[in-house]
Amino acid sequence: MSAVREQFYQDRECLVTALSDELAAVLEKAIADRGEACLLVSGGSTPKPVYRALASRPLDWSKVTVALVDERWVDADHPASNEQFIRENLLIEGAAAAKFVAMKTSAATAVLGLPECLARYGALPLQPDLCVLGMGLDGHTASLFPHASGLDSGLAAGADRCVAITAQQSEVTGPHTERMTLSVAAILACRHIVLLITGDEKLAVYRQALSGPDAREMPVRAVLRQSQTPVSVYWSP
Ligand SMILES: O=C(O)[C@H](O)[C@@H](O)[C@H](O)[C@H](O)COP(=O)(O)O
Repeated sequence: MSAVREQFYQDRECLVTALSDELAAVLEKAIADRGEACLLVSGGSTPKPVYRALASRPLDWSKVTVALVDERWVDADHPASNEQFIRENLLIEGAAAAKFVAMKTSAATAVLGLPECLARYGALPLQPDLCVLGMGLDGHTASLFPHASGLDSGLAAGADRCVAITAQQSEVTGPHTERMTLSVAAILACRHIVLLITGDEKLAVYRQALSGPDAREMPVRAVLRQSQTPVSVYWSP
């Protein structure tokens, strides 16, 4: 039985409003219930309007910790950096008061950076409140890319929170094949997952992912074909 709830909208504006409303409501309730909230965020480009809308919501952002779902192993001032993307599009306005946990360390490679990254992520709550994921046309999510080196570790039950991945270069990965990513175990440990996709091509990939079992072929399946954690799939044309 799948834990997927589909939230499909007629256009991007409706999707952005609905999703930023839901994210704000979940964070607000977490703060009310537990005095703090933890939001795990993906990079890419699709989430940009959602993050910018969320940043202006009147939350007690000083009680929110924001951490990356994944990172290209580039410096924080590199145009491809997810950290830079989050600092420019989410940690603005009121949300600038949030605590931010980055993945990139000073280590030369993701594998060498893993111990420090695990120490940072080990300080996060056992059950982060929200995890915002995207999906590529190859069926990857986070930086769990099909047939990547390190993917089996990322998919394994009971895996560490963070995994170093080397993806096979493709149109989807671009030149940034060395990554750090949350494992599936870390993603499913969250209280609620949001998968944000747009366009007809990704809708077709999403449906293909729902219809097959092999997560090595389409890692997003590890998130969609499970019943442990609720997943809201937000989509618009
Ligand atoms: O580092 C990254 O690129 C992201 O974390 C990645 O997993 C992203 O979510 C997908 O590639 C979808 O990206 P878009 O939503 O921008 O298409």
